[in-house]
Amino acid sequence: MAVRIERPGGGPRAEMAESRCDECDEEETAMPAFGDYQNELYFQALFGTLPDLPMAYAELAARAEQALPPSVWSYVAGGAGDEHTQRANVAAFERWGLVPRMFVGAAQRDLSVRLFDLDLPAPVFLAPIGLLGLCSQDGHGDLATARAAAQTGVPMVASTLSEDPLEDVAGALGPTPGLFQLYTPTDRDLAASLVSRAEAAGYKGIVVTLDTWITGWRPRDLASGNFPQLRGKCLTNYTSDPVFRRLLGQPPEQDPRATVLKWVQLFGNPLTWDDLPWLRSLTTLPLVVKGICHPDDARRALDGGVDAIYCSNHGGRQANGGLPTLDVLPEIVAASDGRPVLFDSGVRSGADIAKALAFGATAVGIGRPYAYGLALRGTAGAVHVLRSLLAELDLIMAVDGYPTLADLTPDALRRVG
Ligand SMILES: Cc1cc2nc3c(=O)[nH]c(=O)nc-3n(C[C@H](O)[C@H](O)[C@H](O)COP(=O)(O)O)c2cc1C
Ligand SMILES: O=C(O)C(=O)c1ccccc1
Repeated sequence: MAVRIERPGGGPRAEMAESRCDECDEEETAMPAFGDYQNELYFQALFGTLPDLPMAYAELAARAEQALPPSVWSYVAGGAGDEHTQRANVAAFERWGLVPRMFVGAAQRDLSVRLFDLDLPAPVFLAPIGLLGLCSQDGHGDLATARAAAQTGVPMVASTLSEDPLEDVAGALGPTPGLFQLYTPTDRDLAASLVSRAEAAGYKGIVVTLDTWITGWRPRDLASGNFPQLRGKCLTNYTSDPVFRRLLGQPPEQDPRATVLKWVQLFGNPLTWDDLPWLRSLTTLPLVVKGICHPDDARRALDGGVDAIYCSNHGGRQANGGLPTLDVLPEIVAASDGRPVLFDSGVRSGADIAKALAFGATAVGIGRPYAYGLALRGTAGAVHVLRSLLAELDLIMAVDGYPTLADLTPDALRRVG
């Protein structure tokens, strides 16, 4: 399987990575281990170059805050209510510890995973983030993120809310898989149009977000009167859509205010279980539902023909006072009975990824951290964030003696204290 991470620029592990695989018949270049990013950084430092991007999450966030306009920072970093749930998402990971195992000889790790019919290099994906256009300096954060996905092989879930049209984002992904995240509009024809465009563009699945048909109570944004969509930001997938344009009845640029008001009218559909057969009928692609945090909802969605559950509380942006997503993950995994479970909310490190995997997540979504990387240095910043997270995950699996994802089970975890 091809991993499109650039080769480490030197060091013993890099040379090993290029040697011929003794056990293979065919001439094959061994994949560089994700942990080789560490060698790359140390060796660059040896030759005088220190990383100009942050190595620790706290510094990443602090520098992104400085780099972004205050309104964009508060939109991205902020959450619902007093942000208790947002903080709890992160804190939940600290209540669990991985138990190291010795004499395992985890010299080689295998992080690859199969999701639907996709072979992924690692159990990690880019969670959908609307407003990426605002996070990058050139306004094309969606394309910049897709390029980061292309360079790392980490799949991207592309948001409905983007500055760059979904077709261009798909193009920038190259062979790296993308899934399209749908905010289901109130108009069924518009929903069908967005999904058929995503299919035509080559997306490999549709992720329907269920927890955001209405905006949660967000004090930071309310205090500054800041809701970028109402200023016409990141509505390109709507304004480029033939059904949206028909419903609008005039070219979107003719009256930007009318365009935004039409978007407000169409944006959020409070779906019920009765809508699930219709949603399922929209596509033959794998269908994923995002925002599931109760095992009964997981079971019912899977019974209704959904292919995967996406356990998330939207990073605490929607409803304050909720449980951290990590705490509900084991029940969701049990209810999903072997079907894939995607997970996000609060993932800040490779250790966090390992813990979510040990609880049974099939793949783990990175949210705010890559948006911060993007804010600092576009594609290169997002690549750095992804490579750092994957390197840490790989090295934890090495040090702790869990060489494959199958080894990471709930047995690997103990409650702290
Ligand atoms: C600025 C921002 C915009 C987001 N936009 C979307 C979106 O368009 N669609 C969606 O399903 N989720 C969206 N999310 C939620 C993420 O997909 C993910 O669930 C969340 O970021 C996970 O929490 P974390 O970033 O704290 O780890 C957004 C999150 C942020 C921070
Ligand atoms: O900001 C978000 O998290 C988000 O996804 C969103 C999108 C549209 C309306 C409200 C929130």
